[in-house]
Amino acid sequence: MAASSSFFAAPIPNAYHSSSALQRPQLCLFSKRFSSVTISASSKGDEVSASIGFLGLGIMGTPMATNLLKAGCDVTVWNRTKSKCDPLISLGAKYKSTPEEVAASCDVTFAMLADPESAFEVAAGPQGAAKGMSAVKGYVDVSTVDAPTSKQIGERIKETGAMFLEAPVSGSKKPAEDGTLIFLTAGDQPLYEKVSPLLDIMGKSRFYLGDVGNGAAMKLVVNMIMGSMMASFSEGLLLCEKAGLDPSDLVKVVSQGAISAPMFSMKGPAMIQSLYPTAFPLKHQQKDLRLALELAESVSQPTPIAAAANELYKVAKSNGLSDQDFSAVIEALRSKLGHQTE
Ligand SMILES: NC(=O)C1=CN([C@@H]2O[C@H](COP(=O)(O)OP(=O)(O)OC[C@H]3O[C@@H](n4cnc5c(N)ncnc54)[C@H](OP(=O)(O)O)[C@@H]3O)[C@@H](O)[C@H]2O)C=CC1
Ligand SMILES: O=CCCC(=O)O
Repeated sequence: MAASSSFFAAPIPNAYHSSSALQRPQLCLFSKRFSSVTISASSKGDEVSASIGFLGLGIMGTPMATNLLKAGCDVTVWNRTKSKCDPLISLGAKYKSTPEEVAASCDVTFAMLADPESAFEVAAGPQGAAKGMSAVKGYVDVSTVDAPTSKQIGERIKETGAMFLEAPVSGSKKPAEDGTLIFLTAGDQPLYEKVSPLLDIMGKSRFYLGDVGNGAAMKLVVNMIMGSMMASFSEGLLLCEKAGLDPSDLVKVVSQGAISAPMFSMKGPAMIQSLYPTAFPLKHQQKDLRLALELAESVSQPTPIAAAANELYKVAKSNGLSDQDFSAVIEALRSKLGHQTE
């Protein structure tokens, strides 16, 4: 093999890898050994371009697939609501009408679905990707799901002889657009090695965490912390107002101290104006808190703060805020819950 063989068999010296724009692959190239359905020879000898499937074109899937296309990858897309495929098709993506057909026509298929139910259905349902998988193919689920669901998806994929990687992401709409996501991967290490150049197109760093379930669990822990932080920040903004302080000053003060977080600086000014342009839908944050609490229950870890935050997001959902950004959780304190506790 030429240069690509080291890519295929590259060892993983550390669990953590980061990439800069300069280090990123300029072309979407894979080893021939990865694919039995290789498409076109490239100018780099033995390397050939691989075909990549992308299932789920929501807030995250659309920019991620777009970045693969812009990097020169051969991308085939599917989404339940077909119209969301149109912008990708206009950029050069191919389209198939079922996940099964996408998986059958691609070397590696990514999935970015809403929740455990949709991730399982798209992977293993009647027209799911598993039906189109076979040995030498790979399936990479980048959705945020619980570890048991990820393991079930992995089992269905691996029954076909294909490889499976879970790779949920930290980072929201803007990092997805900028190609600066953080991948939390686990599962088949050879597949991790093969898709690393693709992860580096879509992200700025990647962690390989071992067995399937570890990536899902890490993602839920991160989002559990995030959901609690946002709930606490919301209380702080409203307490400022009630105490006669300017909440804009709170945003500035927090930004300069030990509890500074990009999330507070980016979302605080809009929250003060009651504006919640959706980057991370509130319904998904509540889903992640629910799944994190299930994880905590399964290992008997007390998580009272996350449990309280979860209740707040549930109130926000019942107030019709599911599709707003998760920062709209502040409205649960402004309205219903606030009145209940007065
Ligand atoms: N937004 C964010 O900041 C981040 C989100 N995530 C996670 O990534 C995943 C996707 O998030 P995001 O893109 O924001 O979510 P969206 O709600 O924007 O997109 C959800 C996607 O799932 C599809 N879908 C939902 N239900 C079904 C179903 N029953 N069958 C088939 N497809 C279905 C939707 O299809 P359709 O278009 O037809 O509705 C859409 O493609 C979630 O797991 C989320 O928790 C992770 C990191 C950041
Ligand atoms: O799952 C969503 C994560 C959002 C973020 O990391 O900013």
